[in-house]
Amino acid sequence: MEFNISLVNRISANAVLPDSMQVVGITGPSGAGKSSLLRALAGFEPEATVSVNWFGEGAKSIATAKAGSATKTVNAIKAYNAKNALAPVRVGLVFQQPMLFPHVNVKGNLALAQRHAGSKALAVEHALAGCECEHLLHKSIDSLSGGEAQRVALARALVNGPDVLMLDESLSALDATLRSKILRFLVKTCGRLNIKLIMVSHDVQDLALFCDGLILVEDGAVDAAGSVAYVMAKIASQGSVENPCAILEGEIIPHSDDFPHPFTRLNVSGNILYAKATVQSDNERNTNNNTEQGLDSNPRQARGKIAVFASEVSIDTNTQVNVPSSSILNALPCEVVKIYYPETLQYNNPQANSQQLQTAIVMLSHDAQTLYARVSTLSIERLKLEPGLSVVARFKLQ
Ligand SMILES: Nc1ncnc2c1ncn2[C@@H]1O[C@H](COP(=O)(O)OP(=O)(O)OP(=O)(O)O)[C@@H](O)[C@H]1O
Repeated sequence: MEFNISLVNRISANAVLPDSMQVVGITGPSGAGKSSLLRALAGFEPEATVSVNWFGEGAKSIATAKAGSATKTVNAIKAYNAKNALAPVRVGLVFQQPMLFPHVNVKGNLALAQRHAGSKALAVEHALAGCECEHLLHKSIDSLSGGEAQRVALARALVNGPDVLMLDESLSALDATLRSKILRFLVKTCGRLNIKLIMVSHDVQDLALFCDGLILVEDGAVDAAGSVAYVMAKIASQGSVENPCAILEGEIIPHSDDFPHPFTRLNVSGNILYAKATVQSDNERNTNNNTEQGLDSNPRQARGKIAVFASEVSIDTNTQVNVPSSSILNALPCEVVKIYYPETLQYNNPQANSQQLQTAIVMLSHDAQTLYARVSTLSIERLKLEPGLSVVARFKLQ
C-alpha cells in the first residue's frame, strides 16, 4: 500500500509499504494524528487531499499507475480525492466508540450491514462467533457494555464485507486475553478473504504480534514505516514508548507427554523458550485449522512468535546459558548491539521522564533477531556493558 495525504495544519504524511503486508498497524503518541490519518484514508475527512493505493503491485507510483485490466476494481491503482470521489475500494472503519444504530437491536444492526454487503462479507454466524458475541444477538444496543458494543461493531463491519478494514482503537475496552483471541480470528479471516487490515493502537504487544508492517506517526507526519522489527527499533531507539517490545520467532515444539507443563515451547535457534500464551504461528492466517494457541496442525511447519517487553528482560554477563541458575526460565545468548541512554530517549509521557531517568534501553541481538532490555544505568556501569559484549538475556513471558 502507498498513500500521500495532506490535511492543512494536521497531516502531511506519506508512506510506501509492500503489498504483501496484509495487516498494518499505526501507532504514535496521543495527538500525533493517527485517527486523522485513518479517517483521511477512509475518505471521511472532507478537507483532506488523499492519494491511496491499497492493493497495487510492487512499487508502481500513484501518478503513473493505470487501472490495469487484470486488477480493474479492487486491485486497481487509483488516486482519489476525498472531497469529490468515493473510495475505489469498500472501506470499513470501526471507531473506539462503536456507533451502532440505537433504534434496532444487535440482530438489526447486522441485518442493516448485510443489506449492502460486498463480496468479502462474512456470514452473520461466523462474524458473531469470531467476535465472541453470539449471545448478544437479541440484545438492545443500550444494554451492551462498552466491550460488547465494540465486538458487535466489529462483527457488523465484517458482515458488510469491506476490502479494507480499519480499526481505530476498536478493541480498547476488551481485556488482553479476549482482545488477543479476537485479533487472532481477525488476522486469519482477513488473510483468507484478502481484506487489508489497518489498525491504530497504542498497544505495542498487539502491534508487534499481529501486524506485518507498522507506521509510526509523530506530529502529523510518518516518522517510520516498514517491517515490525524496523519500526520497533525506531520506537526503542527514540523512546517513543516507555516499554518497547521485541518479537522472537522460532519453531513450535509439539506438546508431548514427557513434558507435562502448561507451556508452549519455542525453539529459537536451538534455545528452548517457554511461553504461557500469545504464540501465533506464521501460517495461521492461511489455514482453516483452529487449534489451541493457533498452532498449525502440521508440527513440522509450525512456527510461532512471542512478544518480549524490554521491562521483562534482564542481562546476565555469566554466559553459561545451559546451567540453570535463576528461576527465570527463558535464557538466550545475545550480543550487546547498542545502548540508548536516558538523554537520547524522548518519552512522550512527561511522568515517565522522571521514572525513566536512570534507565537505558539495551539493544541485543541473537542470531539476527533483536531483543530490548530496560536496565538501570547503574547496572550498565557495574556490568561494564558495551557493544560487542556477549551476554545472556533472561526473561519472563506472559
Ligand atoms: N476535527 C478536527 N478538527 C481540527 N483538529 C482536529 C480534529 N480532530 C483532531 N484534531 C486535532 O488533530 C490532532 C491529531 O488528532 P488525532 O485525533 O488524529 O490524534 P491521535 O494520534 O489519534 O490521538 P489519540 O492517540 O489521543 O487518539 C490533534 O491536535 C487534534 O486536536
